[in-house]
Amino acid sequence: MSGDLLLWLLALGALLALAVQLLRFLRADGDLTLLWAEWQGRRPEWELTDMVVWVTGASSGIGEELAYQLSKLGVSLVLSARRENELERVKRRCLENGNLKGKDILVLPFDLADISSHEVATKAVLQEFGKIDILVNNGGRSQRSLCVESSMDIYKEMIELNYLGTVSLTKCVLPHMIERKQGKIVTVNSFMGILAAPLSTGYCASKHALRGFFNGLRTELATYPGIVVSNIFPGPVQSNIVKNALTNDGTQAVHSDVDQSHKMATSRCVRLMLICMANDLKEVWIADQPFLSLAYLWQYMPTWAMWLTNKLGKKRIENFKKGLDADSSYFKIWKTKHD
Ligand SMILES: NC(=O)c1ccc[n+]([C@@H]2O[C@H](COP(=O)([O-])OP(=O)(O)OC[C@H]3O[C@@H](n4cnc5c(N)ncnc54)[C@H](O)[C@@H]3O)[C@@H](O)[C@H]2O)c1
Repeated sequence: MSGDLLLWLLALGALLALAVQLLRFLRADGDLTLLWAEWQGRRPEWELTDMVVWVTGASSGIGEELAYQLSKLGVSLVLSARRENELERVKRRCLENGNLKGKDILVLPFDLADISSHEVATKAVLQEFGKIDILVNNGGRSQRSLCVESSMDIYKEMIELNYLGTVSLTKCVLPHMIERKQGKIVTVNSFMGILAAPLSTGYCASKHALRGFFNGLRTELATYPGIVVSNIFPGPVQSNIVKNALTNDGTQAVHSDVDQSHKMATSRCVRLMLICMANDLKEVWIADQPFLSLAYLWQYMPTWAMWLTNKLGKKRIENFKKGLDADSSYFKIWKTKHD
C-alpha cells in the first residue's frame, strides 16, 4: 500500500471517529465526566447503602423521585418540605415500592425559608438516626416574571429560600460532618446557576450565589477529604417547578397544566444524580439537548452564548405573555426519551 493511501485511510478513520463522538454528544444528557462515571464508575447500588440521607423538597418533583429511588437502595431517609400530608404520601409510596421499614423513614416538615427552624430540625435527625451521611439541598422555587414588573418581595423570597435557606441548613449540618470527618453535601442547583434567561432574574441570582457559596466552602474543607461538596446543575426536568413559580406580585401561579414533554424525565435526572453521589463528583450538568450544548456555549464562548440567548429569549418572553410555558413550544424537536 502506498504511503499516500495509508494517510488517506488514517484521516478517514479519524474523521469517522470524530463523527461518532459528535453524534454521541448530540444524544448526551450529561457532562462527559458524569457519563463516564455512569459507564465505568461506582454504582449507587454499591455505594449508597446503609446511609442516612436527608432530602429537602421531598414532597414533589425531583426530591420526591429521589426519595423513591433512594428507598430502593436501603438507605435511611429523612423527608423534608412544608406539607406534612404530602411527605406522608411520599413515605407510604417509599414503603410500598422500596426496601425500607417505617422506622427507616423520618418525615420532618419545616419551612426552608424559616432559618430559625433549621437547628431544631438537624437535632431531630441526629436524635432519630445518630448521623447524617448525605444532605441533599433540593428544596426551592423558581420565578416567571420580568424584572421591571417584579416586586422586591420576589427577589427577597428567591434569596431567602433558595440561597439563605440552603446555606443555613448546610451550616447546621456541617459541624456534625466535620466531627465525623465525612459526609456529602449535595445541592440541586440549576442551569440557571451557570447561564441566564429572561423571566428568572431573581432565580438566576439565587442559583449563581449558591454555586459561589459551595465552590468556596469546598476550598475551606480541603483538609477534610472525606467531606464531599457536590453541585448538581439540571436543565429542564419534569416537575411542578413551573406550576409553583413566583410571578409578578409574588403570588402563584403561571398556569396549572403545562406541557412538559420537552423536558427530561424526572427518573433519568435522579438516576444521574445518584451516579454523581456514588462517584463523589464535584460538579455535574444534567440536561437533554439542546440545553446541554447551551451550557457548554455559556461556559466556553460566553459572548456567542449571550447573543443566542437574546434571540431565544425573545420567544421565551412571547410564550410567557401568551400564557404558555416559556420553553414549551420551541425545543420539542430535540426531545429524547429515556423512560
Ligand atoms: N424541574 C426543573 O426543571 C429544575 C431545573 C433545575 C433545577 N431545579 C431545582 O430542583 C429543585 C427541586 O425542584 P423541582 O423541579 O422538583 O420542583 P417542585 O416544585 O416539584 O419541588 C420543589 C420542592 O421544594 C419544596 N419547597 C418549596 N418551597 C419550600 C419551602 N419554603 N420550604 C421547604 N420546602 C420548600 C416544595 O415543597 C417541593 O417539595 C429546586 O431547587 C429547583 O430549583 C429544577
